[in-house]
Amino acid sequence: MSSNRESYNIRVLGKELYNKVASSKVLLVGAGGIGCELLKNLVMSGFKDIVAIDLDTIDISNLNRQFLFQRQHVKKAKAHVAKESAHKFNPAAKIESLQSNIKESQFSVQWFKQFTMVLNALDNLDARRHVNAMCLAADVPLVESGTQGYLGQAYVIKKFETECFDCQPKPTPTTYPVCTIRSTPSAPIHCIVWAKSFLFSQLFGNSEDEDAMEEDHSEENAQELAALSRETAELKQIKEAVGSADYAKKVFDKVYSTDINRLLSMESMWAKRAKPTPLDYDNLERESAAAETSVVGLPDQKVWTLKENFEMFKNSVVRLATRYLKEKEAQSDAILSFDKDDDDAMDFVTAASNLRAHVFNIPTKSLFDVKSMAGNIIPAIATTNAVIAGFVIMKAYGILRGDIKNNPRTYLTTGSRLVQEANAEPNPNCGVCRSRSATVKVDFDKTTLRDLIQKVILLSQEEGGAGMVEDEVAIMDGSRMIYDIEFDDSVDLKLREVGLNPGTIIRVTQDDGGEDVDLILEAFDASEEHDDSLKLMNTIPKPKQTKHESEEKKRKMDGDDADLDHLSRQTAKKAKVSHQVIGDVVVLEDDDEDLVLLD
Ligand SMILES: Nc1ncnc2c1ncn2[C@@H]1O[C@H](COP(=O)(O)OP(=O)(O)OP(=O)(O)O)[C@@H](O)[C@H]1O
Ligand SMILES: [Zn+2]
Repeated sequence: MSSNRESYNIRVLGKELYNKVASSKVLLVGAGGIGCELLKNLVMSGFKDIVAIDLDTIDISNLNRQFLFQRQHVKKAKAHVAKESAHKFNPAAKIESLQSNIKESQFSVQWFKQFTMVLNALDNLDARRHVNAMCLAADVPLVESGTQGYLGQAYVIKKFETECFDCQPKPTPTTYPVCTIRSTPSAPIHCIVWAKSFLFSQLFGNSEDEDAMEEDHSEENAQELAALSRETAELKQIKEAVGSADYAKKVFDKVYSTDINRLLSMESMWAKRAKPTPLDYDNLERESAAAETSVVGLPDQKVWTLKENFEMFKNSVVRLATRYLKEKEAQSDAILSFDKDDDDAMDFVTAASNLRAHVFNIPTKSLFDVKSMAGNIIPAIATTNAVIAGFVIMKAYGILRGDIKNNPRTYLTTGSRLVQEANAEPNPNCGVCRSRSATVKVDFDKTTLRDLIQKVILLSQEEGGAGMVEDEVAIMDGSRMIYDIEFDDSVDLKLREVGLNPGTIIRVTQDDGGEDVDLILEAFDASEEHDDSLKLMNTIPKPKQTKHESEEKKRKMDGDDADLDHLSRQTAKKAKVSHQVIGDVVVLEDDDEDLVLLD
């Protein structure tokens, strides 16, 4: 059977391409919706050497489309089960499965270099950005893909030949002003974000972060911000009573009565808005008991009554508090994080957001609706994944033919129309793919940041270094700044102490607008002789821009139209002093908007 498949493949692809397919080594990142389709396509179209990585386990909600998984596989590692199932399609294929996060340092640039190509089948920006950067650093072609409902896309990324994943800025995520979420909600989504990102994380997540709302703020809402800070502090105090018999009542009284009464006392806030109405626990308790309201069998797709939401609130607080305490017993710093597939968390967020909606006279929602809004869910369509996974294989053939320029981007657009678009040239201002890069071998427990600066960054270009000027240099690890002339506390620390690990790529930027340099940090091999604390493995490529162009860039950066590089650097500097994370929402101080929630 497999030899039949082989002879068909040879007939379809031709001997030359088939041989390339059969001898290439492919990395598949993600074994979810697109990943399952893709792994099946790979083994059936002649790819024989595949590494599949996925960090997750199988959830029951994956089974409708991730067809390599069945009911008996629920809770098992996606990567391992995908390997077992796909292997049955073509036993001649060698598949290695890894249940890991692709961002782990063991998957270094060196490790990426073993692959002929990498295929992304991911579901988040962060991991996509990381694989993009690693493939650029290792100079390995990447096929990027994604789907959302009926829409999808697949395209090739190759260093210096095509746009990379970060060449075009990505749309910023939806933001909500903190005051809308915390004081003046006007739509169901505001109540859902409050329940999920504020209340849930304050009660069961990590509420120990510094409170960014104590920063300096404009006059007019100082009173409101002070009230918000007080609310948060009081909630922290209530949290001490977690597990006590009246815990749900304490939380309820605070967020649906005390806080609402405090808001009502700020009269100017309600001059042009409908006033909220506090809820009374004892009244609701009586009415609910009289009506014999129960949480048993409450339907997902029907909107619950006020009494049902009340009962569900109490019930889910007890369930979550019990779990929280149990996890804390095992590990003192344990927290619960919101997950749309966690029934306790969904019951809580639905009830808590609906109660808040009652207070503010906003329409309430069914659990089903809350789940799709809280989880930002757009239904995944199996057919879209299958079509896109098919195109990924066509792109892979294009790479093996050596035909990257003529390998178009494919989009599945509205009305199920397929659109092909020529692959664009790299954006000359892209801070990710246009940077110069070099690999530096270091001893993470001996080499200091100063060594790196002196022996690589300030080393002249003639001697193979970056030839930068000390005062102008800043070093970033992702969005985290680790050094600049005003922020040099870590300069004598060992790289490990600075939080750098093998595989980390640090970005060296220059204030004078000169081109950035990426340094890929790798550890010396155990057997490797080295007299020095570091070894620059290749000379750093000279800048592509002339001095004149760099000066022009600096002039632009100092003007109104600061480019993205500059902006992200400024944001990183600012975030260093003024960001906090509540659940998965970042609260950033913003000059115009006071505080914004970034979901
Ligand atoms: N950093 C990462 N390293 C390895 N695998 C990752 C990483 N980030 C995401 N993934 C995997 O990528 C896959 C993406 O698949 P998909 O978009 O179908 O998501 P899903 O989690 O399976 O489905 P849903 O989100 O709809 O429940 C998931 O299996 C996920 O575990
Ligand atoms: Zn780019």
